Amino acid sequence: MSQPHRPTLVPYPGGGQLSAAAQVRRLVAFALQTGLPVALWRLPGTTHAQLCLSFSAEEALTGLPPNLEPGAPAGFAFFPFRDSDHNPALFLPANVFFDTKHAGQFWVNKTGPADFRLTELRQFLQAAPATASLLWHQSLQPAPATASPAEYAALVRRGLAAIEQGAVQKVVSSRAVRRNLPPGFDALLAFEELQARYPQAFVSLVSAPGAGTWLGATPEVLAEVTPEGIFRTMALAGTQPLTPGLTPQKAIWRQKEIEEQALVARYIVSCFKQLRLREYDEIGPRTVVAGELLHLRTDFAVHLRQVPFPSLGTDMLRLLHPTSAVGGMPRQAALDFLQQYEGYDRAYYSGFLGPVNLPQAGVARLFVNLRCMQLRPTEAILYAGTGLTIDSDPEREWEETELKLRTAGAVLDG
Ligand SMILES: C=C(O[C@H]1C=CC=C(C(=O)O)[C@@H]1O)C(=O)O
Repeated sequence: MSQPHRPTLVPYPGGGQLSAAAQVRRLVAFALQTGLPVALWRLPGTTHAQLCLSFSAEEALTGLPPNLEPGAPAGFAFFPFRDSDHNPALFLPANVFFDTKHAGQFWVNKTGPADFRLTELRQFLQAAPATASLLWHQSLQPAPATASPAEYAALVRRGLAAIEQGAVQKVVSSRAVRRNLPPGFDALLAFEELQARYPQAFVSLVSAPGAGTWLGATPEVLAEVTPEGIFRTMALAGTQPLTPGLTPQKAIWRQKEIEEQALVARYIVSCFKQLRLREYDEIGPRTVVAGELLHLRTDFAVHLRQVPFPSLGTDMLRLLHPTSAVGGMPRQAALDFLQQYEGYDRAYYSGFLGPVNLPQAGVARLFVNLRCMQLRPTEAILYAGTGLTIDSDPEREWEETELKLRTAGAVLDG
């Protein structure tokens, strides 16, 4: 079990001469060379990246969704869409926490048996060559099957038939795409590029034994507890391209998208009801920009200082994942449909990820892992899905996945 967060600030060995990016690169190089998991992320609306490194790959294996309460362990959650031996649920204990805003130092959390790693890390950072090549962790799973337009249309038609038969109201079908990495591709530079392109996204780069290496820029909050003591979640669904001249104020939505998003919002309300919580704020739906796309979004907030419900974040997380924005409604029927017909392993796409009690206790930022890719030695696997409702058209749904694939795929364009 990971320890609670009692961090000590230590100077970065030899850090004075190095840029923040070079300091990140060395910390990542250490993790990769020693077989340890590492996560890098940039929160929406901020300009500094943060890093969490664990001193034990085994300790990162966790069966249960993370506890979001202030006394719970600090670390980085990385959960698959569906928990399995192939795609283990991970919680990376924050043995080292680094923030590019405070370069030149990092926080260390006492680790017990793995304490020797700190000495190793110090020695490595002191001596590391500036241009160490990075051998990112690889998933042991084969590359997933990719659907042709005809195969994807057949999946969509199956989904529509399931909706017509009343087995589901909504199901979110998805597919994977394989793309070669451009020559000289550098995941850390791609992580920086995503930050620059999508200032309002949660940008992440996670590399862990067993899970492989994942890069993405997601617009969707799953569960947040802010420093001000506010629990937040959102219902995000409905997609249209942000074409030149279009603004969120001018966007017009079809009944299909309105209904698709309303189902997600209703599901969130039903979770609050299940917890017998009535005091929540609901704003929306509003049109929001996510990269080159527009979505419909309803924001939900609960003021935890006014509604004393210390386990709300933890409880909601367990009820929300996987949300109807990535699975469907009713939840179990939609998940069963996907298991049977989707035809590939989503792995960590449409799972969730983010820091918990990091950097400070009582703050958690978990996002749905959308607009992401899995990095392999010579190729990237990209993923995208679309919510199907009774009015869906197979060709349009294919086009929509193409648009979504462009968000993360932009860093492969060379
Ligand atoms: C499933 C994805 O997006 C979800 C989030 C926003 C809009 C969606 C939609 O319009 O279908 C999806 O529910 C994805 O990006 O792969």
